[in-house]
This record gives sequence, structure tokens and C-alpha cells, in this order.
Amino acid sequence: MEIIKVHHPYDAKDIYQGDIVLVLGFFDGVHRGHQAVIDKGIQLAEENNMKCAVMTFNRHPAFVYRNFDPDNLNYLTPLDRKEEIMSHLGVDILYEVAFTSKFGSLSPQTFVDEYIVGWNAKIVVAGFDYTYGKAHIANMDTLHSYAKGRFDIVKVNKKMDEKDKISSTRIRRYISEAKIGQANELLGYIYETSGFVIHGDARGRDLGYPTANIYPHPYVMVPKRGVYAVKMHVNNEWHDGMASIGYNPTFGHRPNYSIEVHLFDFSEDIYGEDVQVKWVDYLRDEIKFNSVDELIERLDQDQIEAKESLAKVKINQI
Ligand SMILES: Cc1cc2nc3c(=O)[nH]c(=O)nc-3n(C[C@H](O)[C@H](O)[C@H](O)COP(=O)(O)O)c2cc1C
Ligand SMILES: Nc1ncnc2c1ncn2[C@@H]1O[C@H](COP(=O)(O)OP(=O)(O)OP(=O)(O)O)[C@@H](O)[C@H]1O
Repeated sequence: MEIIKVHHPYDAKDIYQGDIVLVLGFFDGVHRGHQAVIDKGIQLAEENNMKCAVMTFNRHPAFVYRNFDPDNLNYLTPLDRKEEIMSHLGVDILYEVAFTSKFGSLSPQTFVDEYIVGWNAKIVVAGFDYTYGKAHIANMDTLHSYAKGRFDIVKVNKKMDEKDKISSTRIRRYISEAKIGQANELLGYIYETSGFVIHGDARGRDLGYPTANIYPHPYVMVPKRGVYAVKMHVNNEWHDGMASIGYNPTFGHRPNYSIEVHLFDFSEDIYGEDVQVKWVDYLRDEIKFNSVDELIERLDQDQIEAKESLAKVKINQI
């Protein structure tokens, strides 16, 4: 997959010169609803012998339009993760447009002329509720009047599960409530947090459960406090483990939460390594134990439960 970073006004020589199917959306999470839209774009591109390009933004438009919900400042997928998933889905070109106020205040007609027609899009694909601009000044129905017959428009229907629309907002809510299984179901892959390994208080090894303390990516959503069965990617390999997100109340409440991962059968020194943690299953809430022995007993039990849970999952490519 080719990644093309664009800043308004763009330089025409940076744009792919052939005809494309262009898929529109921010796609935070690249969940099953988003995947349906992208798959449609890929299918149409194959049928018409064109490349499938996706237009996304380096940051959420809400930062420019000032309409973000402060609870939703964290992404499900920071840009590098989005790139990875898009590439896996089979997208040919990912355009990452810097969402600045100049770009965000283009009229719908200018947006269409410069960013759809100017990019040689012959077919535009988006979801049923795609909107453009501040106060959603253009949508999938009004797009026809700006297209002026220069490209076809394909609207993808709402993808639902048995309850409701599959949406990033729902997935964020599940993650913040530790309903990780439900979040993973809507994502179509196991939710992941990236970061790198930092030093903790070096207490874990005395408990018989050494932990890698993770400093998470600053813009990525961390699940609710609690204990989880996880898979962690480090040094090109996935390992099974269990993680705690919390304040270590047994040892006096820390001022900030920590993310600590204990990998089973692992003893390498990995400080400073980049890691990805996949949140497979929620096991329990964090507990203030009356003694260290009680904590250790519980960790023994957690390990059994985490292994049971991990034995059931298969990691797909994303
Ligand atoms: C799977 C797992 C579950 C944990 N559960 C709890 C808990 O319920 N209560 C608690 O106070 N600490 C819990 N801890 C955190 C330990 O107290 C922590 O790993 C230990 O203090 C080591 O911290 P350090 O890495 O900063 O040395 C848990 C750790 C792991 C890996
Ligand atoms: N459940 C869904 N079914 C079909 N299309 C969807 C679904 N969810 C989002 N889309 C479409 O995918 C594209 C990406 O959406 P974008 O991230 O910009 O907005 P969104 O609708 O707010 O997504 P979400 O609701 O998940 O936050 C848009 O074209 C949107 O209409």
C-alpha cells in the first residue's frame, strides 16, 4: 500500500495519476462497518481495473471544528495502526490529508473539484451517513449536485449487529466499560494498545510475576481499569500473558494508573522496546488485598483463567 500525505493546497505531482475508486471517511477503529465500506471500494476497483484509494485525515476533523466530545479524545486506531489495518484489507493507496482549518473550510464544491475530481476518482464510495464539512454541509445525497456527472457515487448501507449500528462510539463505550469481548466483536479483530516498556517499581519480580510496565501511545484509548488476558507483541513475536491496568492499591494507591503485563514463560530484558498489547478478555476488577500473599494467590488463579481464555482465541492477521 502506498501512503500519500497531503497538505492543503496540495502539489498535483504528489497525486496518483491513474483512475481510482475513492473511499471517504475518517475510519477510527476501522471496524466492521468501516470494513464493509472499504471492501466495497476494493471490489469496485478490481471490477473496473482501477486502484482503490482511501481518503482519511491525520487528525479528527472535530479538532478544527471544535465539536469534539472530551471523552472521545483518544483514538481506537492512531494513524500507524490505521495504516496497518488498511494495508491488510487490501487498500492500494492511503491518502492522509492534514485536517487543518484551511482544508476544513473548503466549500463542498471546491472539495469535490480538488479532492475527488482532481484525484482522478471515477467512483466514490462512502457509508450512508457520510457528511462533509462543518455542520455537515454536504452529504451522500447532495454529493450528486457537486459531482456534476464526473464520477459515480456508491452509498453503502448501514451495517448493524443484532442491537444497533456498528460505530466507533459504541466500541469506545464498550472499551471504557471493560466489555472487551463486545468491542472486539464489532471491530472484527482484537483491540490493541501500542506503547513502549518503561521501568516500574521492580516489585513484580518479588511476587513471582515480573511485569513489563507499558507507557501507552498518548492518543490511544486504554481500556477500563482491571485485569485482562492479553497477547503482547515484542521483538517480532506474540506472547501470551495477563495484564493489570490500575493503581496497585495493595501497595498504596499510585497517583497515576499503570499498565503492567506479565508474559508467561518469558524472561528477556525488554525495557525500551515498542510493544502492542491485544486485549483478549476481561478477567476481573482490581482489588485491594489485605496481604501480599493474597495477591499472589489471586495472580496464580488469574494465570489459569488467562491461559484458558487465550487458548480459545486465534489471532487473525490484524
Ligand atoms: C495480572 C495482574 C493482576 C494484578 N492485580 C492486582 C490487584 O488486583 N491489586 C493490586 O493491588 N495489584 C495488582 N497487580 C499489580 C501488582 O501489584 C504489581 O504488578 C506489582 O505491584 C508490581 O509493580 P511494579 O511493576 O511497578 O514493580 C496485578 C498485576 C498483574 C500482572
Ligand atoms: N455501520 C456502518 N455501516 C456502513 N457504513 C458505515 C458504518 N459506520 C460508518 N460508516 C461509513 O464509513 C465511513 C467512515 O466513517 P467516519 O469514520 O467518517 O464516520 P462515522 O459514521 O462517524 O463512523 P462511526 O460512526 O463508526 O464513528 C463513512 O463513509 C461512514 O458513513
